[in-house]
Amino acid sequence: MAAATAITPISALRLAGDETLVLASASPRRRELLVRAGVPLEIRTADIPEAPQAGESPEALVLRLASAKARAVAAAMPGRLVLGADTVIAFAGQIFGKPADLPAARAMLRAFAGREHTVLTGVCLLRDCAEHCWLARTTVRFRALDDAVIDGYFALVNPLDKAGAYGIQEHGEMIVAGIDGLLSNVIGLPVEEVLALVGR
Ligand SMILES: Cc1cn([C@H]2C[C@H](O)[C@@H](COP(=O)(O)OP(=O)(O)OP(=O)(O)O)O2)c(=O)[nH]c1=O
Repeated sequence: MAAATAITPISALRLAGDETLVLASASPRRRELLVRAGVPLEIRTADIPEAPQAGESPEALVLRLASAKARAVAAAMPGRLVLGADTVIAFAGQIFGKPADLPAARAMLRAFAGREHTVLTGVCLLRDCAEHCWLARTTVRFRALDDAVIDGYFALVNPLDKAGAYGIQEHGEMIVAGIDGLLSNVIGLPVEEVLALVGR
């Protein structure tokens, strides 16, 4: 006889009428996306090291980190619905997270200039033993950028707390030519997909 497969009852991942979601993220962008969508939430963060493991794909990385963030917080909050997420950029076979400093940020935007990259967000919803994780993917096309534009952009936007050293929601028109996929995913959370799952 085949071994029984655990199937996540998706109903466990819906928010009850008066329930508050636990957001396992310090990202002000994720909080803002959920609050604007009318999701009541509280924030509990976990300090999870974000370095990729040897040979890890960007897809595997964001799913692993989203799950680790959600699990670390859920461990102390039995019965609660917890959301974890992680966003990176995949470009030219490399993973781009948050830049270490301004020169690294400048190098990222120079690399992306005039080309396309992929923004990947792993998202995990977790309640006790029920867990559902998925991946959102958006293609972003950058304008051709010279150093004057990049420096002008950094004069307006702090790149250091953002994957890929840019925020599409902050003066994105200076650097972005177009996208295919969800804008919310680029900002850090595919909120439309979260709403469908939690029933809001
Ligand atoms: C590409 C891009 C990323 N970002 C942000 C979203 C995320 O906050 C951040 C990616 O870093 P993450 O490590 O995914 O998230 P975080 O460190 O901000 O929060 P936590 O680890 O506590 O969950 O980059 C933008 O705000 N705009 C953009 O256009």
